[in-house]
Amino acid sequence: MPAGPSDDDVVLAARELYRFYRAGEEETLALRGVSLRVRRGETVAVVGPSGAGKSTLLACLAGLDEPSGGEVRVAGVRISHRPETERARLRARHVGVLLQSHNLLPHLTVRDNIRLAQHAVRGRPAVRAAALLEQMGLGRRSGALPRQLSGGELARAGLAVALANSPAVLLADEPTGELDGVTEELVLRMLRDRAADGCAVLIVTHSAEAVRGADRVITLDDGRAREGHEGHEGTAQAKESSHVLR
Ligand SMILES: Nc1ncnc2c1ncn2[C@@H]1O[C@H](COP(=O)(O)OP(=O)(O)OP(=O)(O)O)[C@@H](O)[C@H]1O
Repeated sequence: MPAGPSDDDVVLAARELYRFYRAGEEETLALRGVSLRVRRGETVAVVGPSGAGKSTLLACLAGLDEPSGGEVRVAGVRISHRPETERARLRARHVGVLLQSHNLLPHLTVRDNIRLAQHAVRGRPAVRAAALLEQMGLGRRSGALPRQLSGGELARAGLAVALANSPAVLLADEPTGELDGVTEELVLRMLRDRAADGCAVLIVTHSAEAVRGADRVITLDDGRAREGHEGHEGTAQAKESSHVLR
């Protein structure tokens, strides 16, 4: 692929990702050659029907799962096809991950969950836990355990943890999943602010609001990706995944 002038800005790149699952007799090809690139400051929404491979893609991008084929690079470094401990180290340094399970350790307070996420990042000024919690509207809940939080508070605490290491790449699975309108707007504003600061943001979402706010939309269907989204850029402009690279 020719090197464009802005290729230096690509901080998340996936090339020809395949993910094959075998469960007993059953075999599933959850990803069938997905390629994508996300630049600094860009927000990409990934949409698609249930079972399309969205969570699998996110896990592979985050280095939480290994693709069966293809490669993932984060901040210029290959994160795929490495031992789990190395992937965890690279993730702690470069990637913020927000999962539907909210990535909070149950026995630690919200404040300590943030400090733990920051622990892996030495030699880089960390956002102050108190400031992050204040931004999330959680200033008064910093000493609470996850089980003492409401659903909306949990979602915001999870996002605070994902952002704690000032990541170059933020990956979020349904960050506004079950939130009320006000909390959804707060979370989307936080994501916009991070992108404005230069973070590359990729979210799996069903939220029309989140899709509207994205710079680009990628639709996954049966393990294949195409650029665009019905009702957003229109299927007429949809392109198969190898062209999603851009
Ligand atoms: N651990 C696993 N073992 C076997 N098959 C799996 C596993 N995880 C996912 N799959 C299968 O891979 C396919 C993609 O699943 P995935 O969870 O990535 O889809 P999704 O788009 O995130 O769906 P949803 O929107 O319902 O969460 C599905 O057919 C699913 O059944």
